Amino acid sequence: MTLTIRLPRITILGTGGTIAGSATSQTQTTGYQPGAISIQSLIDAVPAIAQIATVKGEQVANFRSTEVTSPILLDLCRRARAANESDDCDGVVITHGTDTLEETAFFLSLTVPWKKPIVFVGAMRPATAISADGPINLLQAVTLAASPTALGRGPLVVLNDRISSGFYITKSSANALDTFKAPEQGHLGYFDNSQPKFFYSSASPIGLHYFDIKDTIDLPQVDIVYGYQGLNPHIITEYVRAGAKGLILATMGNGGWTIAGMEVVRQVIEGGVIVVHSHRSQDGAVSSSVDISISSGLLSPQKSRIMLQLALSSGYTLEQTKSIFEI
Ligand SMILES: NC(=O)C[C@H](N)C(=O)O
Repeated sequence: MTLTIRLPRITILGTGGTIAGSATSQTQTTGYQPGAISIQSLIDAVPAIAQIATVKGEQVANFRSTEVTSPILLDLCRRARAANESDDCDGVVITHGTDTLEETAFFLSLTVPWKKPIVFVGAMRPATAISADGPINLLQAVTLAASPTALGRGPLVVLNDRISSGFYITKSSANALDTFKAPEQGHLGYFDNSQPKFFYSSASPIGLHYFDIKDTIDLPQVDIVYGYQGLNPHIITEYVRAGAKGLILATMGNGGWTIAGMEVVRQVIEGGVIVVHSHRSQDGAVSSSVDISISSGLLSPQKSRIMLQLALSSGYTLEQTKSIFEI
């Protein structure tokens, strides 16, 4: 009697980025076109994937990750939720540009129940480069999405032989291959001979908040204002005039903003805009506040922005919003 073993079925959602990038020569590693190669061509370039899983590629977009918008995030969320519910899919891989991968991974961490594996993967060298990192990253991402060890861990990120948390990860270098880091929380695991190994059993981050956004079609505008010496205090009013319903301040240190700037912040808060104090330093937290603004805790400005968009779109009050940031 022959026993047929069914391979795990993995859906690969292609969104572009350097992993799908094409340059004019093998040595060109900057100034190339990101999002030039189709998801099917990326899959076909790694025949070893067929030994691990039965994969289905879906082209969601094909561009540099700077072009990701709220409707695209919502589309990815719908597709990932559908995979979670489907009997025909065991896991999802999302190919993504690294520039804003941390935002999409954080968004899905808050909006898709932590059930089947969702694995983000990117590359730092275009597909046409000598020693392109995309093919092995893609192979490892599919291997991880097909592995029961990835179950219940929420969105994960694979790059440079590392497995990281989609909730905590950040891009630390504009150029280096080992760009994804979570200096304070660390990596979750690594690949040994392309097999995933975890350091810890599954756990969810303290403060993980789930938003049910099934019927949402767009998210409100939230902008980030960067703090620096000599800050123009009125820039904030311009953001509000341009439609911002919420603002994230990338503050100096632990909540630092200029005295003149704080005057304007108070005025926009009184006008109904929700303001979150985050930090421009990569690590650390902004401590809980006692006044009418909100502190981001550990969350970076770009992640705070996503969380505030979700809170606003869910109709949270100021107190509810404060409670999900200030845990
Ligand atoms: N390494 C990358 O993927 C960067 C690329 N520019 C992007 O789409 O984000």
